[in-house]
Amino acid sequence: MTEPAIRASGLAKRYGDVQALDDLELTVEQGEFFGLLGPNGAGKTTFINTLVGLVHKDRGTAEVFGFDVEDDYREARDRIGVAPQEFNVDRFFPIIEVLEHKAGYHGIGRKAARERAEDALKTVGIWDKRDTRFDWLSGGMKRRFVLARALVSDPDLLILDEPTAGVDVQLRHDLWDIINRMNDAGTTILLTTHYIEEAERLCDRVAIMDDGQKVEVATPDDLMARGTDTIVLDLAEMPRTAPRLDVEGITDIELTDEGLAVTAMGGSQTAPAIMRELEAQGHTVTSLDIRRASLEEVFVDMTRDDREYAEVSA
Ligand SMILES: Nc1ncnc2c1ncn2[C@@H]1O[C@H](COP(=O)(O)OP(=O)(O)OP(=O)(O)O)[C@@H](O)[C@H]1O
Repeated sequence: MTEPAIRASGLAKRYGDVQALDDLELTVEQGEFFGLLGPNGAGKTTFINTLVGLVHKDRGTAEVFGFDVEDDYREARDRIGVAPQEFNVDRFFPIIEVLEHKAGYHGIGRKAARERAEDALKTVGIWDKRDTRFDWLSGGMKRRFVLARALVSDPDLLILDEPTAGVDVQLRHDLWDIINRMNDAGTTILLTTHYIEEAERLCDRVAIMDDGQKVEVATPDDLMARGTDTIVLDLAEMPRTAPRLDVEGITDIELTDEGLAVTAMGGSQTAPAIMRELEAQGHTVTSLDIRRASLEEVFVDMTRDDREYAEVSA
């Protein structure tokens, strides 16, 4: 049986009053492109830092390809490439040397390390900057470099903590391309992002985290299917008031400037029944448009912040 790329069980970490990880259970299979979503402070970075040995858990277990991240630190750590949210790069050496050192740290010999460093810089498109220091790179190039550093050890698990925060559209697409190619070649990807659309587009499955716990794990499509869709219908003659429709799953019916707007769970399944019911009532439907709930809407619903309310009422 193949070990999962990541297995966390009962994982807990507390900082003073804050339970950053609260008995987290999470499994990421080998080869997956896995998204980790959650509002600020949900515990995503703490989880990542636990996997790479920067944070010591209080309780529970975390394994990477079957290696315990603390007991088998070396084996686990050598399999992970991480592009962290905060840049923590050696600023005194040309970037190609920084990459060579990094490869060396993971036990790769001098000659191979040089080749890896060259390949990584070419992959992310900053080969011509190889002799430059990190501080002298532009913001976008810094992002590219941090990805190169994550790639240089040829990791089986690539962890990306908000890799596209604040980058322009062109770079975002370049980064997606590179990451997708890595994933196609078999690398497992763990991605955190606040761009929900990015997760929807790239990830096989996403976990939604809140308050140090996993709220849900599913494919983006499955999650979106749980949201309410809006079906906008144009009728040959608009009635003065919204008709009553006896169809299961409908949560609201409204007359709007655009037409009759019906909100319903699973819009594409409900739409035919809505049309039949309207026709049975003597209406003629001239057009129909289904607007699916976005992953973003579902995400906001699942992580709606009731903590503010608790603080106010306390
Ligand atoms: N070193 C630390 N000392 C004290 N508290 C910490 C520390 N690191 C994280 N925390 C707290 O733990 C909680 C989880 O933080 P974490 O950075 O893991 O969240 P996150 O999901 O990555 O958030 P973001 O989306 O903002 O990056 C937060 O309340 C944070 O303030």
